[in-house]
Amino acid sequence: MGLTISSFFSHLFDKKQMHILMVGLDAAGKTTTPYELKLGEIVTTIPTIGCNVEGVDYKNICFTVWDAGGQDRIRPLRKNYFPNTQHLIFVVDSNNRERIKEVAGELQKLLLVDELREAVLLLFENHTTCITQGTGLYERLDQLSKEFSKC
Ligand SMILES: Nc1nc2c(ncn2[C@@H]2O[C@H](COP(=O)(O)OP(=O)(O)OP(=O)(O)O)[C@@H](O)[C@H]2O)c(=O)[nH]1
Ligand SMILES: [Mg+2]
Repeated sequence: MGLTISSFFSHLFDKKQMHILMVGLDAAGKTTTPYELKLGEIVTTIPTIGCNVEGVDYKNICFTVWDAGGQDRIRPLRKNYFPNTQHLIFVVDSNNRERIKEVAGELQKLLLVDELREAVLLLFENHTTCITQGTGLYERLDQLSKEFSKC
């Protein structure tokens, strides 16, 4: 009984782990997001070559964010991260209407990936929930933690 109670409390207070793959076109604001969450400030980013990994703690969840480069020539590399991806964030620069068709095409490709058929997909509309003004970020994490609790 003692063990059961202690494991109940450790389950309650333990940090939960959540792995997220962040994808989208280049310059959508993917890399800016985890840095802003971690440091509370905007850092100057350079285009991601390959994939960055960042840990972000929020409430009782430890988010590990895999931030895949969105440039044309790098985009295909993201498939290496598809196996075991249960949470996917697709970041869109919704201010950039010229690329909206390209966005739709990329999203459609991802929806057809068999390895991702069970994954939860969240669409982050960036540059309206403007990262550079710090608005909308915590709402995003709350949304994610709600998704987490459903799994
Ligand atoms: N105005 C505005 N600019 C933003 C926002 N988010 C990112 N940016 C800017 O957009 C540019 C690109 O941001 P990144 O986060 O590097 O874009 P990315 O999606 O990681 O791009 P890749 O690494 O090439 O895939 C940077 O100059 C950011 O400062 C936002 O919410 N509002
Ligand atoms: Mg980047």
